Amino acid sequence: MKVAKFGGSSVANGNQIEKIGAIIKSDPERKFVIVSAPGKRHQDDTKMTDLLIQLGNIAFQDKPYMDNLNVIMNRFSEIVEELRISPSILDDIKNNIQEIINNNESDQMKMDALKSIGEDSSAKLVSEYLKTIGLNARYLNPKDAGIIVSNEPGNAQILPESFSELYKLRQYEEIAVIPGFFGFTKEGKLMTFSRGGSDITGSIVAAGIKAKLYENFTDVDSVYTVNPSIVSNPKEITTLTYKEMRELSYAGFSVFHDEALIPAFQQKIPVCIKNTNNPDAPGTMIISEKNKSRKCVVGIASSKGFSSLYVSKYLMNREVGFGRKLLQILEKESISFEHAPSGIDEMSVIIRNSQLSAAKEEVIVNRIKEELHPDRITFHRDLAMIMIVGEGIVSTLGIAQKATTALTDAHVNIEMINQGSSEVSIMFGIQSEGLNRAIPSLYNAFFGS
Ligand SMILES: Nc1ncnc2c1ncn2[C@@H]1O[C@H](COP(=O)(O)OP(=O)(O)O)[C@@H](O)[C@H]1O
Ligand SMILES: N[C@@H](CC(=O)OP(=O)(O)O)C(=O)O
Repeated sequence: MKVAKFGGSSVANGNQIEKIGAIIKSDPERKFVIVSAPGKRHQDDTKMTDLLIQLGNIAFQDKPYMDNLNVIMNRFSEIVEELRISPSILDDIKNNIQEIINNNESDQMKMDALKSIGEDSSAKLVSEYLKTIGLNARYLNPKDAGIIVSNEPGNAQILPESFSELYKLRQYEEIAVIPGFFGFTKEGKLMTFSRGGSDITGSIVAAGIKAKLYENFTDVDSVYTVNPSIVSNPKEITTLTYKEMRELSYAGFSVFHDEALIPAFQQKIPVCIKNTNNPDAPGTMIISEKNKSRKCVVGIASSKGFSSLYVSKYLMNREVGFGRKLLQILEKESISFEHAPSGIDEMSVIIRNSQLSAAKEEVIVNRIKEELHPDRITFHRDLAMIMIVGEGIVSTLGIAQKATTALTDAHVNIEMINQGSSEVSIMFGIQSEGLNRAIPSLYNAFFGS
């Protein structure tokens, strides 16, 4: 049995959903179909999930929301028309939305329920369409499927008891069409995963039913060696390991959610990234072991939006508990950190900007001054991280030198290097403005002809 997950671009309109129909029909082993909410149809379009969030932000403040609701309903209505399926489904979607807006739950719970409408409606539309082309398909709610999650709105984690529940689905006769992106707590409360989390649902279902393959259908032929929006026509990656993909997704390869690998990895289920618009292309296989003939560096990922908190104090190395106290101050403000490179008298902590409002920055700086008495403390916003990834990278001579030469050639100053903490990557911190020079230069150094 295979699990096929289709991302937002694959359910963006009726034409795309017809392609899903052909893909499912072409392989009877594709028994589990996971779908996202309708994504962007073109560059300037808005994803359904963002439309639903905008609706919630307005409606929960008791502001007039009918215009927002109409935009959402028009998108679903277009898809219904294009697929020539029964419009009765539209009334259900509208009623569900209005019921959520008017219920007495907290805004946070209502927002999660609203966000789930995109995936939930998509699954209903896709299953109805699959029936019209003669497939024995059925919508399956994540609660009935057994996707049991933690009580963390917007950031739910899968609970281990889900897997034995999901295993029972192997008996399922029909093709199960399951909405991605959300599950239910043991108490029956709906919780979404973090953004992009339909990939996580696919991986969980694949692990639960012990699928022979998890296919992740998107809008590119493969995972590329660099983000194709930074370097045009980059080389494709044919195979990479779970560990490599996890690092690359974490560091900016948005094609696959970084938390989606673990369930598949634990059950050793291969993952294949494929293109809905070109399903005959072989795609990228994510597997356990590196192919021995493959080059050491597999990809270069990057992302903006980091800050570095730099603290220096003479004899910091002799002060027992300094690092712990610093990290505890961040913990009190509910801030997690990404990296923490340190020297004898210095420590830097790299934080995602999304975690750090100006008010929080002030609180943290004041507390560090009061409690740790540093010689110097600075916040450096506008940092970008670059991750050069490949199994065996740390034990291969010359990788760091090649990278630093490429960065120098691109006139990019290196603010920070972290090599060795991870077995499969070397990380560079640079100023964001240099990213568009750094990546092409690194790409040429590692993958140029
Ligand atoms: N290294 C990479 N290889 C392939 N795609 C990448 C890479 N880095 C970023 N992407 C982007 O990921 C996009 C696909 O992911 P996403 O938008 O989440 O798709 P979906 O709509 O299927 O969920 C691609 O269109 C591409 O722009
Ligand atoms: N629709 C959700 C979940 C998701 O996985 O979407 P996509 O497959 O379009 O990345 C989001 O936008 O976050």
